[in-house]
Amino acid sequence: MTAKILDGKKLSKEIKEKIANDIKALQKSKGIIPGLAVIIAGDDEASHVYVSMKEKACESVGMYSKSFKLPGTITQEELLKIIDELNDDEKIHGILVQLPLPPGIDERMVNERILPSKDIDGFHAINHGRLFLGEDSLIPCTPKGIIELIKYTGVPISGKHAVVIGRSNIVGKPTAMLLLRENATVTICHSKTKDLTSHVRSADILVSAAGIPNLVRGNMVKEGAIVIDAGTRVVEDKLVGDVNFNEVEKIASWLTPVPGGVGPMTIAMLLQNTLKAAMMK
Ligand SMILES: Nc1nc(=O)c2c([nH]1)NC[C@@H]1CN(c3ccc(C(=O)N[C@@H](CCC(=O)O)C(=O)O)cc3)C=[N+]21
Repeated sequence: MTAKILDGKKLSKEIKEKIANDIKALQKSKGIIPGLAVIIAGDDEASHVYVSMKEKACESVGMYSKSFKLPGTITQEELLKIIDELNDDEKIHGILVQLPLPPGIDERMVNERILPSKDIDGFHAINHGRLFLGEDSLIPCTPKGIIELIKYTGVPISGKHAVVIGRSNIVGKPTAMLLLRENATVTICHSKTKDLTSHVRSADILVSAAGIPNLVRGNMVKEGAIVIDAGTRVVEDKLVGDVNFNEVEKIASWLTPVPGGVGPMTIAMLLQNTLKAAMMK
């Protein structure tokens, strides 16, 4: 079997076109232009690249965006004050604080300060909790994008065995919760898992979000599985995922590339969440 490529770039383009239309309609009917504020602190080069990608994406769909590029020496107090102002700003419907934050700043405290209704990353405890309860909420962008990719294959999720590698609060855990909501039987594997291969081998749907290049080899994957590679690591100036693409391509039915898979979907979902937040007003 040769896997079909699950093209996140193409799907994200389709989604962005729909968002652009919905924004026009929202502007016409209610006079609202969705607005996203992005806060970045420090001068990490990769983080700045991501932020400029987000700015461009906003522009491409007709969304308002405002960036705050702050020095790495900013205090937690100052950062919280900016969030308070954005919480009160009528033009802003979504607030994103780019992670990681400089040392000494409490990430949880910062995320909890964003109004849950403007938390388009879905990182506030209220939104995590609503996801856990199966209630309507703002869902973290990467997990949401992963589910969209799986649904795009047309293969039903219900009743399948889904294995998620990684248990971070921003990818692994919410992805597992979303798969459960879709009626998959879900296994979460992590760094303390004994015999990773035995779990992975039985996965109809495999999502790897470990950040370990070459973690998933061809001989670990079940014939015909859907494989989503949510790993991102820069190796010799190149972006690489967790999956050995050439090996797994021969075994899986569908496979996401890196780059061009989960990454572009994350940005499309960020726009979708901001639109949703603007529509909830
Ligand atoms: N509060 C917060 N929210 C985030 O959503 C968030 C964050 N902090 N911190 C950093 C990570 C990283 N992230 C990516 C988004 C898009 C691509 C993406 O589009 N990547 C392209 C290519 C990029 C390249 O070539 O370098 C791709 O995979 O094809 C990657 C990574 C969002 N993050």
